[in-house]
Amino acid sequence: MERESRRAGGRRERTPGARADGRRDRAPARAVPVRLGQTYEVVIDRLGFQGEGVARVEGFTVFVPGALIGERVTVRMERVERSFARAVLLQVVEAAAERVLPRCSVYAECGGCNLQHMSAEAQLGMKKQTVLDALERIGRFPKEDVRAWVRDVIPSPNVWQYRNKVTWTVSVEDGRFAVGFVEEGSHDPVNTDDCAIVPEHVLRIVRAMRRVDEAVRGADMERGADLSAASLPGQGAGTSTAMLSPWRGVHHVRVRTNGSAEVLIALLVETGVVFSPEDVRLFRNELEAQRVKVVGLIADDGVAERVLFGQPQMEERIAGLTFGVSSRSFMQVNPAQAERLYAEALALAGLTGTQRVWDIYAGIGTLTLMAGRQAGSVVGVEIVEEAVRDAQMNIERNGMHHVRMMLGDAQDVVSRLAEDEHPDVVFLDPPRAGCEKRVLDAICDAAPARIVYVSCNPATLARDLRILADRGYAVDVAQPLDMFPQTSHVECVVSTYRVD
Ligand SMILES: C[S@@+](CC[C@H](N)C(=O)[O-])C[C@H]1O[C@@H](n2cnc3c(N)ncnc32)[C@H](O)[C@@H]1O
Repeated sequence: MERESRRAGGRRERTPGARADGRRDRAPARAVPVRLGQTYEVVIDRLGFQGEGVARVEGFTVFVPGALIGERVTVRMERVERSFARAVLLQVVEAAAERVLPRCSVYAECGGCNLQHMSAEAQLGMKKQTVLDALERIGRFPKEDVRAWVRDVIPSPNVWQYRNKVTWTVSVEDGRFAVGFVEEGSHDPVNTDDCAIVPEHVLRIVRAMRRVDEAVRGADMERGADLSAASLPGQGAGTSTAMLSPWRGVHHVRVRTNGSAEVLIALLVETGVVFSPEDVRLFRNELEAQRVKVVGLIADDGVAERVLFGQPQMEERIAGLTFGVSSRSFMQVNPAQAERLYAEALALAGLTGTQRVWDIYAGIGTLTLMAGRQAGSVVGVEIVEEAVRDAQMNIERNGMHHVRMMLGDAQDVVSRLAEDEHPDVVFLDPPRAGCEKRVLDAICDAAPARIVYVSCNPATLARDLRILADRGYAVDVAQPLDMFPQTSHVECVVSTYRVD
């Protein structure tokens, strides 16, 4: 049968691309109007989801990271695909009013921040637009509803040096020790001790590591160490001076800090790496010389954590409560803004002191305990063992005996939990991938009056809100917050209620 469409006048004609044999003609391949390596001048007409400029060349989409709406820029094509191209910004010919000078010395190479060239106000506008677009396009909610729900983005109290956690990549190659963030689009670390969104006292750790590296290698070279037989974890045998670095076999360094400027340092190492007591002592001395207040130093090979000195946990105060947090546990990276996030989530939940609450994806129990101050009972669900241990200690520490934790995958735990009790309010705060469908289904089956969803990824948030909407949960407010200034990421808390 022919593929047909009916016109108003009743005459039938083939739809474009349909053939008499029912198969579709392939659309003629459109010639790509740009060439790899060539330079073009383009005008940016919108921003993409990651804050990159988007231009059109003869209708063909070109992404230009670092360019702003309205700017005329010269670019060089660095990747050309059938339907889009990616270009490097060479020169801003006409700058937008929102353009500002990036603060960081390695902004051009580092993949950490991508919006330092945009004014603080423009960043907030872009983030609100990201949430609006996601709810409309991915969530398929009507534009007018979305406009009514989404509030202006709450700015962060600090837009620089706000991060309480950083993970650097470490490498020791060709006799050189390199530590830093990974270069955009590669695995190469940008060797730097600069970062505008990390507090200065944290950056001093990199300086201490460098000094230890220089001191140990220098001393060993002076002693004329024989490297020919060296075979070290993560490095193999060889004669490189890198063999002498105490940081061989360390692939990352994860640092947490708190409001008292203390730090908890974890060296993420290959299996079998051991640090000599002299190297540990040397590092400790260098950290002291750099005036870094270290709570603990840990070596973590992915299986077990070994404490090299101090404690495996540090304390942080949030919203009047004290939380212990281990190196492997999750904690919001912008603590001042996290307080606002939790306050918004609690206000939207409308707790009055009696409700039964579930906090799914609970981490170390921050929101769980805060909800505990306003609810009859709270159950937190979390998959990471260390985080659950932290949360249990936090429950004890804060004397909240009507709050309990369950360890396990939310997909399994939620349906088990539903056999015993029915919640009035459920908080969801999943990782970027969003909630598993089974979790959403089990929660909808348990029929709480309200579900408050905290998300760091508008795309998966929109997908999950559509599932909830189809199960009878209507959105009333979507409150974005700037949790990650200088980057295109945006946090959002959304309240939904069961429509009876
Ligand atoms: C975005 S964090 C939120 C944590 C906490 N609500 C907070 O604000 O600190 C997400 C948490 O979900 C946990 N998680 C990830 N997948 C999970 C799963 N399948 N089941 C339970 N918890 C999970 C992670 O370990 C992490 O602690």
